[in-house]
Amino acid sequence: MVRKMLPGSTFNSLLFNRYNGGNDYVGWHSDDEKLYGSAPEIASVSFGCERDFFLKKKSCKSSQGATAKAS
Ligand SMILES: O=C(O)CCC(=O)C(=O)O
Repeated sequence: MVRKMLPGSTFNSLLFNRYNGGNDYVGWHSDDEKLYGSAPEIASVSFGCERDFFLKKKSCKSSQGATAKAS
């Protein structure tokens, strides 16, 4: 479905987020659930309020770390 919506892409997932106001955000997290596969390529589309999208590299040893934060 994602490739149909975004022809030529290699994304295997498409996330939609809606930010209703300034207090809505997605905290640091890793999109590492099994459903995304072993090499996830995730497209994200946000609606509502404008948000910055931050990424940080995940340490190899850390089980935490994260990939995205909207603030
Ligand atoms: O698009 C965003 O603002 C954050 C998306 C995200 O990291 C997620 O939904 O997992």
